[in-house]
Amino acid sequence: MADPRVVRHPLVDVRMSTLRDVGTDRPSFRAAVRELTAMVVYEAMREAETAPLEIRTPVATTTGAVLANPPVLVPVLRAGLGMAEAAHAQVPGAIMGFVGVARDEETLQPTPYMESLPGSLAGIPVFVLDPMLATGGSMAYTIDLLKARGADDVAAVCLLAAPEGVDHLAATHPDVPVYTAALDERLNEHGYIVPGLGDAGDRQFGAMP
Ligand SMILES: O=P(O)(O)OC[C@H]1O[C@H](OP(=O)(O)OP(=O)(O)O)[C@H](O)[C@@H]1O
Ligand SMILES: O=c1cc[nH]c(=O)[nH]1
Ligand SMILES: [Mg+2]
Repeated sequence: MADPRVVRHPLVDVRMSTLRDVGTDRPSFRAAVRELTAMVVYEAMREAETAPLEIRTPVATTTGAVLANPPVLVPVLRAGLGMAEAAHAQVPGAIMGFVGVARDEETLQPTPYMESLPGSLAGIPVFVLDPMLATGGSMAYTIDLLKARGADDVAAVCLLAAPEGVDHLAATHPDVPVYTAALDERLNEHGYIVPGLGDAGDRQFGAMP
């Protein structure tokens, strides 16, 4: 399997348990999504370049830092929407784009229904926000859209990944690193991550009628 960057921390494990627990209610699930997103984005930004900035403290002047090239944030609707606010809080100046993709539950193929993205993404880091990397089809499709706009520095920011999705992404977009809060065992016959957490969109926003 390709090498995803799994964030290892006790606070991550505790929140991941909240997501996995079938008894977690929707507000608590959404809160854990936000908290985990902050932690994974923090890790994904570890190598981000900063530029020096002269600042004045109440005592003296000193050299501070600003992000040299903040990432564009692209949540994948619906489930990625729950990550958007927390990621934006980490990088308040970030531009945000949006992609809507629903997986066909029979074929497991991504079915796009919306896209709102900056026209050119060349030279700009892009973080794709989607809590679930299962077969990897939705993420690979989203990255295709971004690369069609010139994106050359894309990272997948997830909360839970399956080995199958990590491998699919490594095969289709080998230049794209995967950051995740956990890596699970496998997919089941319905394409759900095992042990997983169920449907991340439904658990945040309710099941579609
Ligand atoms: O890796 P894949 O096999 O493509 O599966 C992962 C996709 O499935 C979920 O979305 P879903 O299609 O359930 O849409 P939703 O967010 O509207 O619930 C999830 O948020 C990913 O986008
Ligand atoms: O386990 C899974 C797989 C795809 N999408 C989800 O929301 N959960
Ligand atoms: Mg869903």
